[in-house]
Amino acid sequence: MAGIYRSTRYVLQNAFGSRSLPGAVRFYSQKPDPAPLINVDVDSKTGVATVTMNSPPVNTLNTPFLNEMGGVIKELEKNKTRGLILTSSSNSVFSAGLDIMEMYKAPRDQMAVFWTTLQNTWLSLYRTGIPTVAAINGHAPAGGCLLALSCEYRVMVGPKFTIGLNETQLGIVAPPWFLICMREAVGPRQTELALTSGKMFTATEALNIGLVDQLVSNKEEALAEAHKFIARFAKIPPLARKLTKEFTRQEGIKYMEEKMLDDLETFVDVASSPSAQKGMEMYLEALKKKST
Ligand SMILES: CCCCCC/C=C\CC(=O)SCCNC(=O)CCNC(=O)[C@H](O)C(C)(C)COP(=O)(O)OP(=O)(O)OC[C@H]1O[C@@H](n2cnc3c(N)ncnc32)[C@H](O)[C@@H]1OP(=O)(O)O
Repeated sequence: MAGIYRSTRYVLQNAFGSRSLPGAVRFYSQKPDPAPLINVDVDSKTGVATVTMNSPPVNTLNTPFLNEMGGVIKELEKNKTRGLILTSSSNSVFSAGLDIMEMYKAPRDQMAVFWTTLQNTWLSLYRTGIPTVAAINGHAPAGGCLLALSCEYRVMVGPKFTIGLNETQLGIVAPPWFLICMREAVGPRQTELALTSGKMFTATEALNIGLVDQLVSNKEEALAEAHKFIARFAKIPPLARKLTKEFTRQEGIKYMEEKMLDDLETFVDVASSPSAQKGMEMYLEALKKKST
């Protein structure tokens, strides 16, 4: 453990050029990307930003994507954006979750940079004072579900898409902060039932347990409902709103602030273990077989 801790710290310090971790890794390099993986469109009348994930084929969450997402949130906060609607440019996938290629046969230092980027970007989205809505217009397994859960409100296009934290089905374990997000939405009983079986919920099932807040039949409706949700805050003083959100989300925020490095060590240990690597290999093979 201690060895991993030291080497991870070393890699992160090299990568981000600072001595104080983990705060320092929040300052990503902001090199302009020639082909953005995320499109941002701010409505000039309402000041609400539609943030569209556009990383074909399935919006997997890898380091460049997560860095870009972190940068987008920071920029929107700086510009005092009135709302953030997270959606996808795909017709069938919101996000396929973590990019397994960031974990499969990856060196430990690469895994460490990946996971730290995920932790920081997640925290930025989860705690932002900007009202956030996920317009879930496609499947949202695992990390894709986490993204949606990190928003304050979820509108899902039904009936054919699915959502859930399916990690156990892959032989891996969703970390505590994934679980906290799920519990905040559906409560402890449904969280245990859902996560131990790795259940993927249909949109209707998701609505029934409170995993999503509203069902609609297409993306346009999802965006319209997302705008309506954000409009509810027009007359609420932003600071009161922001602090109330922080208090409500205190458990997840505290977990990440206090346990970031422990969480990182656990991830690198577990993900690099032979059994997790074997599980990922089999899963990738199954995905490949399915797509051919
Ligand atoms: C290990 C320690 C603990 C870690 C804790 C980790 C916490 C969270 C874990 C995750 O988020 S793991 C990722 C879980 N994701 C999934 O289970 C989803 C897998 N994907 C799918 O089910 C399907 O792709 C889809 C999202 C339903 C879309 O189906 P569709 O038919 O539209 O597309 P495909 O043909 O299946 O896929 C296209 C292409 O993308 C590749 N791919 C899909 N998902 C991933 C992924 N998560 N990572 C990397 N690559 C992925 C898939 O293999 C295809 O590749 P090609 O064959 O075109 O090369």
